[in-house]
Amino acid sequence: MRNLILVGPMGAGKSTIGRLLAKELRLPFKDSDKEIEQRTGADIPWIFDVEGEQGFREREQAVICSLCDADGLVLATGGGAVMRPQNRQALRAGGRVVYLHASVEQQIDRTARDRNRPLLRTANPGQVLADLLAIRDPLYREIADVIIETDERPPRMVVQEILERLEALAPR
Ligand SMILES: Nc1ncnc2c1ncn2[C@@H]1O[C@H](COP(=O)(O)OP(=O)(O)OP(=O)(O)O)[C@@H](O)[C@H]1O
Ligand SMILES: O=C(O)C1=C[C@@H](O)[C@@H](O)[C@H](O)C1
Ligand SMILES: [Mg+2]
Repeated sequence: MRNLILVGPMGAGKSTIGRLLAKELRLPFKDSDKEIEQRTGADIPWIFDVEGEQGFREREQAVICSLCDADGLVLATGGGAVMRPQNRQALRAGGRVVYLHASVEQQIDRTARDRNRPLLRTANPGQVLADLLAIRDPLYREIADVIIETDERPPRMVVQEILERLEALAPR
């Protein structure tokens, strides 16, 4: 195994589960959104406001490609990291890819209290989440080694299922 990479939509729990998984496996944890913020010296809403989504995606691609080059990381990605084919290629080559799935209803619940997601600063965030999932679900599936349902499951249970499913995989 190279890295263990979590993909999925906003509110699927990539950052939460990734941190727990890294602790369990005693591996370093990286979150591509946090890495973008650190390298930029600004938070994600600021990057969207000043540089636009395109500017953010450029930064995201640089970070995804460099983190996927590492070894032995647990990596939580941003929800839109699968949009660029170059990123999908880097993620696929970077290790085992786990798609954390969440229904739109659960995504709405889990993102409602947080103002840190610029794409959800709209009158109808539920519609945005539904539209994004329709576009991105096939892309998450395209690169996933395993798909894990997170609806109505506490983070600890999700972590256990990831570990079991990864153990059962044949080597690539
Ligand atoms: N399995 C779960 N059950 C209940 N709540 C969860 C679960 N996973 C995550 N959460 C909660 O949902 C919220 C969003 O989780 P998190 O930030 O980990 O999502 P994310 O996939 O990293 O989203 P983003 O793509 O925006 O970075 C957090 O408040 C977290 O505590
Ligand atoms: O789904 C998305 O496009 C995003 C998800 C977040 O993780 C951040 O990467 C950013 O808010 C954009
Ligand atoms: Mg996250």
